[in-house]
Amino acid sequence: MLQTTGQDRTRRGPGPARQGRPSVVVGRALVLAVLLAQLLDPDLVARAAPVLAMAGIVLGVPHGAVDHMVPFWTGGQRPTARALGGVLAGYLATAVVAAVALVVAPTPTVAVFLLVSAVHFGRAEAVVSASDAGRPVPGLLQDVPTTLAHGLAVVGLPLVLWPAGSAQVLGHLAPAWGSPLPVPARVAIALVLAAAVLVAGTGALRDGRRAEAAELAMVVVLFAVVPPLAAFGVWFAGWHALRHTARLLDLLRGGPSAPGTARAAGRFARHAAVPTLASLAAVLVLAGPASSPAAVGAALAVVLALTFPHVRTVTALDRWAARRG
Ligand SMILES: CC1=C(/C=C/C(C)=C/C=C/C(C)=C/C=O)C(C)(C)CCC1
Ligand SMILES: [Fe+2]
Repeated sequence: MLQTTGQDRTRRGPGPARQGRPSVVVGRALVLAVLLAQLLDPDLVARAAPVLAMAGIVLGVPHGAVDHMVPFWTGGQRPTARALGGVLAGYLATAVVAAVALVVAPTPTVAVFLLVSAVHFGRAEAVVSASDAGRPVPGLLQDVPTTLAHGLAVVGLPLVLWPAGSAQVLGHLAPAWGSPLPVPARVAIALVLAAAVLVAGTGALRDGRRAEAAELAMVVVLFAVVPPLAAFGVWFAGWHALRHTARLLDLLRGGPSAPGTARAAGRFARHAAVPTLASLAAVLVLAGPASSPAAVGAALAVVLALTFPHVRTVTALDRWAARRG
């Protein structure tokens, strides 16, 4: 019952546009809504930022909560207790190494976390856009401008344009990150981001991928004008997590136009339930029920530990999808 090896969206040719996909529509609508709120009542958005960040983290966690099943869904191997135990042990070991690294060497660990996150977020956009449009899934070194543009917009813009607010949160992970980045580093990030946005945006427009160019513009504007915790909360749950979940549901039901969404969602929820609860319990223990920048920092420590095995899983999924594409 668990060994679906469904065909990924990579398999179909230029098929139904992604425009109507709920995961895409909801993400765009949420980003536009928070941009509108920022325009109408910036104080409200600023006050709501820690709550939005906590809500975003809580709602975004389940997108990685079936990571332990992904190797079986792509590999066709039956998830026997032994095989599942092996995958889980590898996953947890990676998370524990990351958590220990955070305690032992917080400054470089946060730097690596930010870099890995930028690549993960950017790659997710490059991969999902390509497969939604029926293009082959790009390899790790392909469509680099799109990866850089999206990844640096999400992770870099807060550091560049919102240095104090970002430092306030990241300082809870590593004291050295509690001071804003030095100006030369901020300028360097801004220049790379600007070049990547220019190349990725004009490339998309030249190829007639207007929606992708517009989405990039939306993400850049979101992280440029909305306080980082609010922007990140909305984007993480409403954009990144939703799109990844939609991709996994396609995988489970054997393609984007295959029937059985409800059944696939049920299976997803069944497999995600225990890991989600365990992660959220860890967030609650570390962060407490409050929604302050300190609580967000504590919740981020859990996210950091889980990010490394999550990224390993998604990288393997991308490689599998690229081979099939
Ligand atoms: C830079 C920066 C942030 C970065 C958060 C990151 C990088 C989260 C990564 C999560 C991942 C990779 C989840 C898995 O899918 C904050 C704290 C939001 C706001 C302050 C500045
Ligand atoms: Fe992710």
